[in-house]
Parts: sequence; C-alpha cells; structure tokens
Amino acid sequence: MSSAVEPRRAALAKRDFRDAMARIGAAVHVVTTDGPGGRAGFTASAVCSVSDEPPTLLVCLNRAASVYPAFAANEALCVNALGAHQQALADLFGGRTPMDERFAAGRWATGLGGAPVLLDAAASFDCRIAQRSVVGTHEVMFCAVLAVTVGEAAHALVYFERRYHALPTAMR
Ligand SMILES: NC(=O)C1=CN([C@@H]2O[C@H](COP(=O)(O)OP(=O)(O)OC[C@H]3O[C@@H](n4cnc5c(N)ncnc54)[C@H](O)[C@@H]3O)[C@@H](O)[C@H]2O)C=CC1
Ligand SMILES: Cc1cc2nc3c(=O)[nH]c(=O)nc-3n(C[C@H](O)[C@H](O)[C@H](O)COP(=O)(O)O)c2cc1C
Repeated sequence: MSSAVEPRRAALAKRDFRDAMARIGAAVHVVTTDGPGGRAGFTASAVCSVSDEPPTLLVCLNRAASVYPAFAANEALCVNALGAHQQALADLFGGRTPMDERFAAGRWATGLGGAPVLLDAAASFDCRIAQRSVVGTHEVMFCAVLAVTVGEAAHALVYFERRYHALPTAMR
C-alpha cells in the first residue's frame, strides 16, 4: 500500500491576504504614547476589545514602524477612536510626517500615565501596556484600560477597501 505524502500547500501570498483584509471595514484610531521613549502616535485599524474584566484592548504595531522604539520603551498608551471629521488626523498619523506636525494638528489632554488623549475623539481609552507578544512582523500590545472618555455622537470613521468612509448614526 502506498502512502503518498500530500504535497505542501504553497504559502498564502501576502498580496492575497491584504486584498482579503481590504474587504473588511475597520474603525480607525490614533494610538499615542509618551514617556522615557518620547511622544509618538500612529494610525491603527488593528485594535480590538479583548476583555471587560479587567477592561483590556489589544493593539498591533509593526516593529518596522518609526514609532516602534517609543512604544517599546513606554508603558503609557492611549487608543483614540476617530470620528469622520478627523480623517485629516488619520492621514497625518499614517506615516511619513514628523511627529511634531502630527500632534500640532490635534488638541490633546494628558492621560493618567502621561499618554496624549485626543480631545473630540469618538472615544478615548487611556491605558497602560500590561503585556506584549511578538507575532510575525508585529508586536501585539495588551492594554489595561484605566479611564475612558466618550465624545459627542458623531459619524464614525471607517477604513474599507483602502479608503476612508463616514458611517452615519442609525436612523430612528
Ligand atoms: N495592521 C497593519 O499593520 C496595517 C497596516 N497598514 C499599512 O498602511 C499602508 C496602506 O495600507 P492599505 O492602503 O490599506 O493597503 P494594503 O494593501 O497595504 O493593506 C490592505 C489591508 O491589509 C491589512 N494589512 C496591511 N498591511 C498589513 C500588515 N503589515 N500586517 C497586517 N495586516 C496588514 C490591513 O487590514 C489593510 O487594510 C500600508 O503600508 C499598510 O501596510 C494599513 C492597515 C493596517
Ligand atoms: C488606515 C490605516 C490603518 C493602519 N493600521 C495600522 C495598524 O493597525 N498597525 C500598524 O502597525 N500600522 C498601521 N498603519 C500604518 C501606520 O499608521 C504607519 O506605519 C505608522 O504611522 C508609522 O509610519 P512611519 O514609520 O512612516 O512613521 C495603518 C495605516 C493606515 C493608513
């Protein structure tokens, strides 16, 4: 009896993975930090609620990003979910802009651990990075939520098919 070994399936192409991910609508955030590693922030769609006891979010950050050393050195982190009126901030924090210019475009308060909290965000989660895990190109930061701020009801900013969209509040 022959026991032919199934040929290994070729690794999924990065392009195919990204094309499929582009079909998933995601909320847009500006994730900020400050501390011994300096002030930094980047645009993120890879943010997820993990647990409400204790309240925990996760944020995935590419270790090749210019902001990575700051997030690696700091404990304070704030997840700011953007409203549709804040697309310009998403563009600025999406890369290639000097850090001072990114922060000059918004108005900020200071969170409990020192992270910049965006005024007028749809919602802000002031956090301490509690745990880190490296997966492939990214570091997954598990963030203990210390305080939240909820903004005025606004249209949400959604990233879908490589473009920004405004998601209106539901009709009553
Ligand atoms: N999770 C991440 O690290 C994300 C990174 N980006 C970066 O922003 C830039 C523009 O992206 P797009 O215009 O959406 O076109 P794209 O083709 O680079 O990305 C399409 C989708 O694939 C996913 N993706 C992209 N890069 C990824 C990465 N390195 N790791 C895991 N998932 C990734 C995201 O869901 C993204 O919306 C690119 O440089 C991209 O790498 C964008 C979205 C998420
Ligand atoms: C809509 C959007 C979502 C993004 N989401 C993520 C993310 O979840 N994680 C990540 O590491 N980078 C993400 N990026 C890319 C970072 O924002 C970008 O790499 C970061 O600003 C650092 O760029 P720099 O290295 O030029 O400073 C996203 C970019 C865009 C435009």
